[in-house]
Amino acid sequence: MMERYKIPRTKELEFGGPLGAMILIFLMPATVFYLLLTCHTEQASVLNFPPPLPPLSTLWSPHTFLLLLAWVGLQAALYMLPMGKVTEGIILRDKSRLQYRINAFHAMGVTALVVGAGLAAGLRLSYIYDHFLQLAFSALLLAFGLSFLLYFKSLFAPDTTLAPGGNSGNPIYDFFMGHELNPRIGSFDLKYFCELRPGLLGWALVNMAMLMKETELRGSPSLAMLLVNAFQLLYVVDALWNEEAILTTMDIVHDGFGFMLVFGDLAWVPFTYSLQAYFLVNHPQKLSLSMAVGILLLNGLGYCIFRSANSQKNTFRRNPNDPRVTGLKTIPTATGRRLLVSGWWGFVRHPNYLGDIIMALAWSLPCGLTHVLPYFYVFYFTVLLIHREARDEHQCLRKYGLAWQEYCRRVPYRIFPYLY
Ligand SMILES: NC(=O)C1=CN([C@@H]2O[C@H](COP(=O)(O)OP(=O)(O)OC[C@H]3O[C@@H](n4cnc5c(N)ncnc54)[C@H](OP(=O)(O)O)[C@@H]3O)[C@@H](O)[C@H]2O)C=CC1
Ligand SMILES: CC(C)=CCC[C@@H](C)[C@H]1CC=C2C3=C(CC[C@@]21C)[C@@]1(C)CC[C@H](O)C(C)(C)[C@@H]1CC3
Repeated sequence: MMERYKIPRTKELEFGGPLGAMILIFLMPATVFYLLLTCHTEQASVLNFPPPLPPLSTLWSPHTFLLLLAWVGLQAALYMLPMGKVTEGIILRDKSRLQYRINAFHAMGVTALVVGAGLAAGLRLSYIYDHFLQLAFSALLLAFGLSFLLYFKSLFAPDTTLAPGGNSGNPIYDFFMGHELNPRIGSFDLKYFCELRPGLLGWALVNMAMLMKETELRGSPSLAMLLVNAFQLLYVVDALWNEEAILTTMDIVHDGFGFMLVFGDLAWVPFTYSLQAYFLVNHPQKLSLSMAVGILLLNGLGYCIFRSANSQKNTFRRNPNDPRVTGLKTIPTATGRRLLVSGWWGFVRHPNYLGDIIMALAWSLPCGLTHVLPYFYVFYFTVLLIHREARDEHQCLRKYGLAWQEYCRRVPYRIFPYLY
Protein backbone atom coordinates (compact mmCIF):
# COMPACT_ATOMS: atom_id res chain seq x y z
CA MET A 1 0.00 0.00 0.00
CA MET A 2 1.29 3.52 -0.85
CA GLU A 3 2.40 5.47 2.26
CA ARG A 4 0.13 8.47 2.94
CA TYR A 5 2.11 11.68 2.48
CA LYS A 6 1.74 14.07 5.42
CA ILE A 7 2.17 17.79 4.64
CA PRO A 8 4.94 19.07 6.98
CA ARG A 9 4.37 22.02 9.33
CA THR A 10 5.03 25.41 7.66
CA LYS A 11 8.26 26.63 9.29
CA GLU A 12 9.18 29.67 7.18
CA LEU A 13 6.35 32.15 7.65
CA GLU A 14 5.63 34.80 4.99
CA PHE A 15 4.04 38.28 5.19
CA GLY A 16 5.58 38.85 8.65
CA GLY A 17 3.97 35.78 10.25
CA PRO A 18 0.75 35.92 12.32
CA LEU A 19 1.14 39.65 13.15
CA GLY A 20 1.62 40.55 9.47
CA ALA A 21 -1.34 38.35 8.53
CA MET A 22 -3.53 40.05 11.16
CA ILE A 23 -2.54 43.50 9.90
CA LEU A 24 -3.29 42.51 6.30
CA ILE A 25 -6.72 41.13 7.25
CA PHE A 26 -7.63 44.68 8.34
CA LEU A 27 -5.46 46.58 5.87
CA MET A 28 -6.74 44.96 2.67
CA PRO A 29 -10.46 45.87 3.24
CA ALA A 30 -9.46 49.31 4.64
CA THR A 31 -7.45 50.01 1.47
CA VAL A 32 -10.41 49.12 -0.77
CA PHE A 33 -12.66 51.58 1.06
CA TYR A 34 -9.99 54.27 1.27
CA LEU A 35 -9.48 54.07 -2.51
CA LEU A 36 -13.17 54.07 -3.39
CA LEU A 37 -14.08 56.88 -0.97
CA THR A 38 -11.14 59.03 -2.09
CA CYS A 39 -11.94 58.40 -5.74
CA HIS A 40 -15.49 59.60 -5.15
CA THR A 41 -14.38 63.02 -3.85
CA GLU A 42 -13.93 65.96 -6.22
CA GLN A 43 -10.19 66.36 -5.58
CA ALA A 44 -9.49 62.61 -5.51
CA SER A 45 -6.37 63.50 -3.55
CA VAL A 46 -4.52 60.75 -1.68
CA LEU A 47 -3.45 63.39 0.86
CA ASN A 48 -7.02 64.06 2.04
CA PHE A 49 -6.87 61.45 4.75
CA PRO A 50 -9.22 60.11 5.94
CA PRO A 51 -11.75 60.64 3.15
CA PRO A 52 -15.34 61.47 4.24
CA LEU A 53 -16.70 58.32 5.84
CA PRO A 54 -20.34 57.34 5.21
CA PRO A 55 -22.40 55.95 8.13
CA LEU A 56 -21.90 52.18 8.36
CA SER A 57 -25.65 51.57 8.03
CA THR A 58 -25.66 53.02 4.48
CA LEU A 59 -23.12 50.42 3.37
CA TRP A 60 -25.38 47.47 4.05
CA SER A 61 -28.03 46.79 1.43
CA PRO A 62 -29.78 43.39 1.30
CA HIS A 63 -30.62 44.08 -2.35
CA THR A 64 -26.99 44.50 -3.45
CA PHE A 65 -25.93 41.53 -1.32
CA LEU A 66 -28.52 39.33 -3.06
CA LEU A 67 -27.39 40.67 -6.41
CA LEU A 68 -23.81 39.72 -5.61
CA LEU A 69 -24.92 36.23 -4.54
CA ALA A 70 -26.88 35.90 -7.80
CA TRP A 71 -23.73 36.84 -9.77
CA VAL A 72 -21.57 34.29 -7.95
CA GLY A 73 -24.41 31.73 -8.25
CA LEU A 74 -24.62 32.29 -12.02
CA GLN A 75 -20.88 31.79 -12.39
CA ALA A 76 -20.99 28.66 -10.19
CA ALA A 77 -23.82 27.21 -12.31
CA LEU A 78 -21.86 27.90 -15.52
CA TYR A 79 -18.75 26.26 -14.01
CA MET A 80 -20.73 23.10 -13.30
CA LEU A 81 -22.23 22.83 -16.79
CA PRO A 82 -20.67 20.00 -18.79
CA MET A 83 -19.19 22.37 -21.40
CA GLY A 84 -15.47 22.30 -22.30
CA LYS A 85 -12.86 19.62 -21.64
CA VAL A 86 -11.66 18.17 -18.35
CA THR A 87 -7.92 18.31 -17.67
CA GLU A 88 -5.55 17.20 -14.92
CA GLY A 89 -3.63 19.49 -12.59
CA ILE A 90 0.02 18.98 -11.69
CA ILE A 91 1.07 15.94 -9.65
CA LEU A 92 0.47 16.69 -5.96
CA ARG A 93 2.83 15.74 -3.13
CA ASP A 94 0.82 12.58 -2.43
CA LYS A 95 1.28 11.69 -6.16
CA SER A 96 -2.42 12.20 -6.93
CA ARG A 97 -3.74 14.56 -9.65
CA LEU A 98 -6.97 16.54 -9.45
CA GLN A 99 -9.29 17.00 -12.40
CA TYR A 100 -10.43 20.45 -13.54
CA ARG A 101 -13.11 21.51 -15.99
CA ILE A 102 -11.85 24.05 -18.53
CA ASN A 103 -14.90 26.12 -19.44
CA ALA A 104 -14.21 29.69 -18.26
CA PHE A 105 -14.22 30.99 -21.83
CA HIS A 106 -17.61 29.36 -22.45
CA ALA A 107 -18.83 30.88 -19.17
CA MET A 108 -17.74 34.30 -20.39
CA GLY A 109 -19.68 33.80 -23.65
CA VAL A 110 -22.86 32.83 -21.80
CA THR A 111 -22.39 35.71 -19.32
CA ALA A 112 -22.04 38.15 -22.24
CA LEU A 113 -25.33 36.81 -23.68
CA VAL A 114 -27.09 37.16 -20.30
CA VAL A 115 -25.80 40.73 -19.81
CA GLY A 116 -26.63 41.59 -23.45
CA ALA A 117 -30.19 40.27 -23.02
CA GLY A 118 -30.51 42.28 -19.80
CA LEU A 119 -29.36 45.46 -21.53
CA ALA A 120 -31.83 44.87 -24.38
CA ALA A 121 -34.58 44.48 -21.76
CA GLY A 122 -33.69 47.87 -20.23
CA LEU A 123 -31.22 46.86 -17.50
CA ARG A 124 -29.18 49.86 -16.30
CA LEU A 125 -25.62 48.68 -15.69
CA SER A 126 -24.90 52.06 -14.10
CA TYR A 127 -26.66 50.61 -11.02
CA ILE A 128 -23.22 49.16 -10.26
CA TYR A 129 -21.68 52.64 -10.19
CA ASP A 130 -24.57 54.04 -8.11
CA HIS A 131 -24.22 51.26 -5.51
CA PHE A 132 -20.47 50.71 -5.76
CA LEU A 133 -19.73 51.09 -2.04
CA GLN A 134 -22.60 48.80 -1.03
CA LEU A 135 -21.43 46.20 -3.53
CA ALA A 136 -17.86 46.41 -2.21
CA PHE A 137 -19.19 46.02 1.35
CA SER A 138 -21.24 42.98 0.28
CA ALA A 139 -18.13 41.45 -1.33
CA LEU A 140 -16.24 42.06 1.90
CA LEU A 141 -18.91 40.24 3.95
CA LEU A 142 -18.99 37.39 1.46
CA ALA A 143 -15.19 37.08 1.56
CA PHE A 144 -15.11 36.99 5.38
CA GLY A 145 -18.00 34.48 5.47
CA LEU A 146 -16.38 32.16 2.93
CA SER A 147 -12.94 32.42 4.58
CA PHE A 148 -14.39 31.40 7.96
CA LEU A 149 -16.25 28.45 6.39
CA LEU A 150 -13.09 27.37 4.56
CA TYR A 151 -11.00 27.53 7.73
CA PHE A 152 -13.64 25.55 9.64
CA LYS A 153 -13.79 22.96 6.82
CA SER A 154 -10.00 22.67 6.77
CA LEU A 155 -9.94 21.60 10.43
CA PHE A 156 -11.63 18.36 9.37
CA ALA A 157 -9.63 17.89 6.16
CA PRO A 158 -7.17 14.97 5.88
CA ASP A 159 -3.51 15.90 6.49
CA THR A 160 -2.62 15.06 2.90
CA THR A 161 -4.83 17.87 1.54
CA LEU A 162 -3.32 20.75 3.56
CA ALA A 163 -1.43 23.62 1.93
CA PRO A 164 2.37 23.57 2.29
CA GLY A 165 2.25 27.36 2.87
CA GLY A 166 -0.65 27.49 5.36
CA ASN A 167 0.05 24.72 7.86
CA SER A 168 1.81 26.65 10.63
CA GLY A 169 -0.54 25.69 13.45
CA ASN A 170 -1.26 29.38 14.14
CA PRO A 171 -4.99 29.93 13.42
CA ILE A 172 -4.64 33.57 12.31
CA TYR A 173 -1.77 32.81 9.94
CA ASP A 174 -3.45 29.69 8.52
CA PHE A 175 -6.79 31.53 8.18
CA PHE A 176 -5.00 34.20 6.12
CA MET A 177 -2.79 31.94 3.98
CA GLY A 178 -5.36 29.14 3.65
CA HIS A 179 -5.06 25.87 5.55
CA GLU A 180 -6.37 23.56 2.83
CA LEU A 181 -4.69 23.54 -0.59
CA ASN A 182 -7.55 22.68 -2.93
CA PRO A 183 -10.82 22.76 -0.95
CA ARG A 184 -13.57 21.04 -2.88
CA ILE A 185 -17.25 20.23 -2.51
CA GLY A 186 -17.52 17.06 -4.58
CA SER A 187 -15.79 17.98 -7.84
CA PHE A 188 -16.43 21.74 -7.34
CA ASP A 189 -13.00 23.29 -6.74
CA LEU A 190 -13.57 26.47 -4.74
CA LYS A 191 -10.16 28.09 -5.29
CA TYR A 192 -9.96 27.34 -9.00
CA PHE A 193 -13.52 28.67 -9.42
CA CYS A 194 -12.92 31.91 -7.50
CA GLU A 195 -9.51 32.64 -9.02
CA LEU A 196 -10.88 33.35 -12.50
CA ARG A 197 -14.64 33.63 -12.71
CA PRO A 198 -16.65 35.84 -10.30
CA GLY A 199 -13.82 38.33 -9.71
CA LEU A 200 -12.23 38.66 -13.15
CA LEU A 201 -15.55 38.67 -15.01
CA GLY A 202 -16.88 40.96 -12.28
CA TRP A 203 -13.99 43.37 -12.95
CA ALA A 204 -14.85 43.48 -16.68
CA LEU A 205 -18.53 44.04 -15.81
CA VAL A 206 -17.69 46.86 -13.38
CA ASN A 207 -15.58 48.55 -16.07
CA MET A 208 -18.46 48.30 -18.51
CA ALA A 209 -20.80 49.77 -15.90
CA MET A 210 -18.44 52.76 -15.51
CA LEU A 211 -18.47 53.23 -19.27
CA MET A 212 -22.29 53.18 -19.27
CA LYS A 213 -22.40 55.69 -16.40
CA GLU A 214 -20.03 58.01 -18.23
CA THR A 215 -22.22 57.72 -21.34
CA GLU A 216 -25.33 58.59 -19.26
CA LEU A 217 -23.56 61.65 -17.81
CA ARG A 218 -21.85 63.00 -20.95
CA GLY A 219 -23.61 61.47 -23.93
CA SER A 220 -20.72 59.30 -25.14
CA PRO A 221 -17.79 57.39 -23.66
CA SER A 222 -14.42 59.17 -23.62
CA LEU A 223 -11.35 57.88 -25.46
CA ALA A 224 -9.62 57.37 -22.10
CA MET A 225 -12.52 55.22 -20.82
CA LEU A 226 -12.59 53.20 -24.04
CA LEU A 227 -8.85 52.49 -23.79
CA VAL A 228 -9.04 51.42 -20.13
CA ASN A 229 -12.01 49.14 -20.91
CA ALA A 230 -10.37 47.62 -23.99
CA PHE A 231 -6.98 46.98 -22.32
CA GLN A 232 -8.43 45.39 -19.22
CA LEU A 233 -10.98 43.36 -21.18
CA LEU A 234 -8.12 41.96 -23.28
CA TYR A 235 -6.35 40.95 -20.03
CA VAL A 236 -9.48 39.23 -18.68
CA VAL A 237 -10.25 37.46 -21.98
CA ASP A 238 -6.61 36.33 -22.18
CA ALA A 239 -6.77 34.86 -18.66
CA LEU A 240 -9.99 32.96 -19.46
CA TRP A 241 -8.75 31.76 -22.86
CA ASN A 242 -5.56 30.46 -21.21
CA GLU A 243 -7.43 29.04 -18.23
CA GLU A 244 -5.40 25.82 -18.16
CA ALA A 245 -2.18 27.78 -17.53
CA ILE A 246 -3.44 28.81 -14.09
CA LEU A 247 -3.03 25.20 -12.92
CA THR A 248 0.75 25.70 -12.68
CA THR A 249 0.68 29.08 -10.89
CA MET A 250 1.85 29.53 -7.29
CA ASP A 251 -1.73 30.21 -6.16
CA ILE A 252 -2.99 26.79 -7.25
CA VAL A 253 0.16 24.75 -6.56
CA HIS A 254 1.44 26.23 -3.28
CA ASP A 255 -0.95 28.68 -1.60
CA GLY A 256 -3.93 27.47 0.35
CA PHE A 257 -7.37 29.00 -0.13
CA GLY A 258 -7.66 31.43 2.75
CA PHE A 259 -8.58 35.05 3.35
CA MET A 260 -5.74 36.41 1.17
CA LEU A 261 -6.95 34.73 -2.00
CA VAL A 262 -10.68 34.73 -1.16
CA PHE A 263 -10.69 38.47 -0.51
CA GLY A 264 -8.22 39.01 -3.40
CA ASP A 265 -10.44 37.17 -5.86
CA LEU A 266 -13.88 38.34 -4.73
CA ALA A 267 -13.29 41.91 -3.54
CA TRP A 268 -9.79 43.22 -4.26
CA VAL A 269 -9.73 42.41 -7.99
CA PRO A 270 -13.20 43.71 -9.01
CA PHE A 271 -13.16 46.81 -6.77
CA THR A 272 -9.55 48.03 -6.95
CA TYR A 273 -8.50 46.85 -10.41
CA SER A 274 -11.41 48.88 -11.83
CA LEU A 275 -10.23 52.08 -10.07
CA GLN A 276 -9.10 53.77 -13.31
CA ALA A 277 -12.56 53.41 -14.89
CA TYR A 278 -14.23 54.54 -11.63
CA PHE A 279 -11.90 57.57 -11.53
CA LEU A 280 -12.69 58.56 -15.12
CA VAL A 281 -16.45 58.79 -14.46
CA ASN A 282 -15.99 61.80 -12.17
CA HIS A 283 -12.64 63.10 -13.43
CA PRO A 284 -12.86 63.21 -17.23
CA GLN A 285 -9.55 63.42 -19.10
CA LYS A 286 -8.78 64.80 -22.53
CA LEU A 287 -6.53 62.45 -24.44
CA SER A 288 -4.95 63.44 -27.75
CA LEU A 289 -4.86 60.91 -30.55
CA SER A 290 -1.05 60.77 -30.50
CA MET A 291 -1.05 60.09 -26.75
CA ALA A 292 -3.70 57.40 -27.24
CA VAL A 293 -1.55 55.74 -29.95
CA GLY A 294 1.52 55.87 -27.66
CA ILE A 295 -0.41 54.26 -24.79
CA LEU A 296 -1.85 51.67 -27.18
CA LEU A 297 1.67 50.72 -28.31
CA LEU A 298 2.88 50.51 -24.71
CA ASN A 299 0.03 48.16 -23.80
CA GLY A 300 0.75 46.11 -26.95
CA LEU A 301 4.43 45.80 -25.95
CA GLY A 302 3.53 44.75 -22.39
CA TYR A 303 0.95 42.25 -23.61
CA CYS A 304 3.34 40.67 -26.16
CA ILE A 305 6.04 40.16 -23.49
CA PHE A 306 3.51 38.87 -20.91
CA ARG A 307 1.79 36.46 -23.29
CA SER A 308 4.83 35.10 -25.15
CA ALA A 309 6.82 34.61 -21.91
CA ASN A 310 3.95 32.77 -20.22
CA SER A 311 3.25 30.66 -23.34
CA GLN A 312 6.94 29.78 -23.77
CA LYS A 313 7.16 28.44 -20.21
CA ASN A 314 3.79 26.67 -20.32
CA THR A 315 4.60 24.99 -23.65
CA PHE A 316 8.01 23.92 -22.34
CA ARG A 317 6.60 22.57 -19.06
CA ARG A 318 3.81 20.66 -20.83
CA ASN A 319 6.10 19.17 -23.52
CA PRO A 320 9.83 20.03 -23.64
CA ASN A 321 10.01 18.42 -27.10
CA ASP A 322 7.42 20.77 -28.60
CA PRO A 323 8.99 22.19 -31.83
CA ARG A 324 8.20 25.75 -30.62
CA VAL A 325 10.69 25.40 -27.76
CA THR A 326 13.22 22.80 -28.91
CA GLY A 327 15.62 25.51 -30.19
CA LEU A 328 15.90 27.09 -26.72
CA LYS A 329 18.91 26.50 -24.44
CA THR A 330 18.25 24.78 -21.10
CA ILE A 331 20.11 23.65 -17.98
CA PRO A 332 19.37 20.32 -16.28
CA THR A 333 18.33 20.10 -12.62
CA ALA A 334 18.56 17.20 -10.16
CA THR A 335 14.75 16.82 -10.29
CA GLY A 336 14.85 15.75 -13.94
CA ARG A 337 13.17 19.01 -15.02
CA ARG A 338 15.14 21.56 -17.03
CA LEU A 339 15.27 25.35 -16.78
CA LEU A 340 15.09 27.60 -19.84
CA VAL A 341 18.10 29.92 -20.15
CA SER A 342 17.43 31.48 -23.54
CA GLY A 343 14.40 33.09 -25.16
CA TRP A 344 12.31 35.22 -22.78
CA TRP A 345 13.51 33.28 -19.71
CA GLY A 346 17.10 34.08 -20.65
CA PHE A 347 16.33 37.81 -20.84
CA VAL A 348 15.30 38.25 -17.19
CA ARG A 349 14.20 35.66 -14.60
CA HIS A 350 10.58 36.87 -14.63
CA PRO A 351 9.82 38.26 -18.09
CA ASN A 352 6.07 37.67 -17.57
CA TYR A 353 6.12 40.07 -14.58
CA LEU A 354 7.92 42.68 -16.68
CA GLY A 355 5.18 42.53 -19.35
CA ASP A 356 2.47 42.68 -16.68
CA ILE A 357 4.00 45.82 -15.09
CA ILE A 358 4.32 47.56 -18.49
CA MET A 359 0.61 46.86 -19.09
CA ALA A 360 -0.24 48.20 -15.61
CA LEU A 361 1.34 51.52 -16.57
CA ALA A 362 -0.58 51.64 -19.85
CA TRP A 363 -3.86 51.12 -17.92
CA SER A 364 -3.21 54.17 -15.73
CA LEU A 365 -1.79 56.61 -18.28
CA PRO A 366 -5.23 57.33 -19.88
CA CYS A 367 -6.15 58.92 -16.50
CA GLY A 368 -3.61 61.71 -17.11
CA LEU A 369 -0.78 62.91 -14.91
CA THR A 370 -2.69 65.21 -12.56
CA HIS A 371 -3.63 62.58 -9.94
CA VAL A 372 -1.69 59.86 -8.12
CA LEU A 373 -4.80 57.81 -7.26
CA PRO A 374 -5.31 56.04 -10.63
CA TYR A 375 -1.65 54.96 -10.45
CA PHE A 376 -2.39 52.93 -7.32
CA TYR A 377 -2.52 49.75 -9.41
CA VAL A 378 1.00 50.34 -10.81
CA PHE A 379 2.48 50.87 -7.31
CA TYR A 380 0.62 48.00 -5.67
CA PHE A 381 1.29 45.63 -8.55
CA THR A 382 5.02 46.36 -8.68
CA VAL A 383 5.28 45.70 -4.93
CA LEU A 384 3.13 42.53 -5.24
CA LEU A 385 5.24 41.14 -8.09
CA ILE A 386 8.59 42.00 -6.46
CA HIS A 387 7.41 40.22 -3.30
CA ARG A 388 6.00 37.33 -5.36
CA GLU A 389 9.27 37.05 -7.27
CA ALA A 390 11.17 36.76 -3.97
CA ARG A 391 8.77 34.03 -2.77
CA ASP A 392 9.14 32.14 -6.04
CA GLU A 393 12.94 32.52 -6.03
CA HIS A 394 13.05 31.04 -2.53
CA GLN A 395 10.94 28.05 -3.57
CA CYS A 396 12.98 27.49 -6.75
CA LEU A 397 16.25 27.56 -4.81
CA ARG A 398 14.83 24.90 -2.52
CA LYS A 399 13.56 22.84 -5.47
CA TYR A 400 16.54 23.12 -7.83
CA GLY A 401 19.51 24.01 -5.55
CA LEU A 402 22.77 24.38 -7.52
CA ALA A 403 20.99 24.42 -10.89
CA TRP A 404 18.98 27.47 -9.74
CA GLN A 405 22.20 29.20 -8.63
CA GLU A 406 23.66 28.51 -12.08
CA TYR A 407 20.49 29.96 -13.68
CA CYS A 408 20.81 33.12 -11.54
CA ARG A 409 24.46 33.44 -12.59
CA ARG A 410 23.57 33.18 -16.29
CA VAL A 411 20.46 35.37 -16.06
CA PRO A 412 21.40 37.97 -13.42
CA TYR A 413 18.37 40.31 -13.56
CA ARG A 414 15.09 39.38 -11.90
CA ILE A 415 12.42 41.58 -13.55
CA PHE A 416 13.88 44.82 -14.96
CA PRO A 417 16.91 44.34 -17.27
CA TYR A 418 20.06 46.11 -15.94
CA LEU A 419 18.05 47.49 -12.99
CA TYR A 420 16.72 44.73 -10.77
N1 LIG B 1 -2.87 40.62 -12.38
C1 LIG B 1 -2.54 40.16 -11.20
O1 LIG B 1 -3.04 40.59 -10.18
C2 LIG B 1 -1.50 39.10 -11.08
C3 LIG B 1 -0.93 38.55 -12.20
N2 LIG B 1 0.03 37.60 -12.09
C4 LIG B 1 0.56 37.03 -13.32
O2 LIG B 1 0.36 35.65 -13.28
C5 LIG B 1 1.33 34.97 -14.09
C6 LIG B 1 1.84 33.75 -13.36
O3 LIG B 1 2.68 34.17 -12.29
P1 LIG B 1 3.27 33.24 -11.12
O4 LIG B 1 2.34 32.13 -10.83
O5 LIG B 1 3.65 34.15 -10.01
O6 LIG B 1 4.64 32.69 -11.63
P2 LIG B 1 5.23 32.15 -12.99
O7 LIG B 1 4.21 31.83 -14.01
O8 LIG B 1 6.30 33.08 -13.39
O9 LIG B 1 5.84 30.78 -12.53
C7 LIG B 1 7.00 30.64 -11.75
C8 LIG B 1 7.47 29.21 -11.93
O10 LIG B 1 7.97 29.04 -13.26
C9 LIG B 1 8.97 28.02 -13.27
N3 LIG B 1 10.19 28.63 -13.82
C10 LIG B 1 10.87 29.70 -13.35
N4 LIG B 1 11.92 29.98 -14.13
C11 LIG B 1 11.91 29.06 -15.12
C12 LIG B 1 12.75 28.82 -16.24
N5 LIG B 1 13.82 29.55 -16.50
N6 LIG B 1 12.44 27.79 -17.07
C13 LIG B 1 11.34 27.03 -16.82
N7 LIG B 1 10.51 27.20 -15.78
C14 LIG B 1 10.80 28.22 -14.94
C15 LIG B 1 9.16 27.61 -11.82
O11 LIG B 1 8.27 26.52 -11.54
P3 LIG B 1 8.52 24.98 -12.03
O12 LIG B 1 9.97 24.87 -12.35
O13 LIG B 1 8.09 24.17 -10.86
O14 LIG B 1 7.66 24.80 -13.23
C16 LIG B 1 8.63 28.80 -11.05
O15 LIG B 1 8.19 28.44 -9.77
C17 LIG B 1 2.38 36.03 -14.41
O16 LIG B 1 2.27 36.44 -15.75
C18 LIG B 1 2.08 37.18 -13.50
O17 LIG B 1 2.45 38.41 -14.07
C19 LIG B 1 0.48 37.17 -10.86
C20 LIG B 1 -0.03 37.71 -9.73
C21 LIG B 1 -1.06 38.72 -9.72
C1 LIG C 1 -1.67 40.87 -0.50
C2 LIG C 1 -2.68 40.84 -1.58
C3 LIG C 1 -3.17 42.13 -2.10
C4 LIG C 1 -3.12 39.66 -2.03
C5 LIG C 1 -4.10 39.43 -3.09
C6 LIG C 1 -3.46 39.00 -4.34
C7 LIG C 1 -4.47 38.59 -5.39
C8 LIG C 1 -5.38 39.77 -5.71
C9 LIG C 1 -3.73 38.09 -6.64
C10 LIG C 1 -2.78 36.91 -6.31
C11 LIG C 1 -2.58 36.25 -7.61
C12 LIG C 1 -3.55 36.63 -8.49
C13 LIG C 1 -3.67 36.28 -9.87
C14 LIG C 1 -4.59 36.90 -10.69
C15 LIG C 1 -5.51 37.92 -10.12
C16 LIG C 1 -5.02 38.54 -8.82
C17 LIG C 1 -4.56 37.52 -7.82
C18 LIG C 1 -5.73 36.69 -7.32
C19 LIG C 1 -4.82 36.47 -12.14
C20 LIG C 1 -6.05 35.58 -12.06
C21 LIG C 1 -5.10 37.67 -13.06
C22 LIG C 1 -5.21 37.27 -14.54
C23 LIG C 1 -3.90 36.64 -15.00
O1 LIG C 1 -3.91 36.35 -16.40
C24 LIG C 1 -3.57 35.37 -14.20
C25 LIG C 1 -4.52 34.25 -14.52
C26 LIG C 1 -2.20 34.88 -14.64
C27 LIG C 1 -3.54 35.78 -12.68
C28 LIG C 1 -3.14 34.64 -11.73
C29 LIG C 1 -2.71 35.25 -10.41
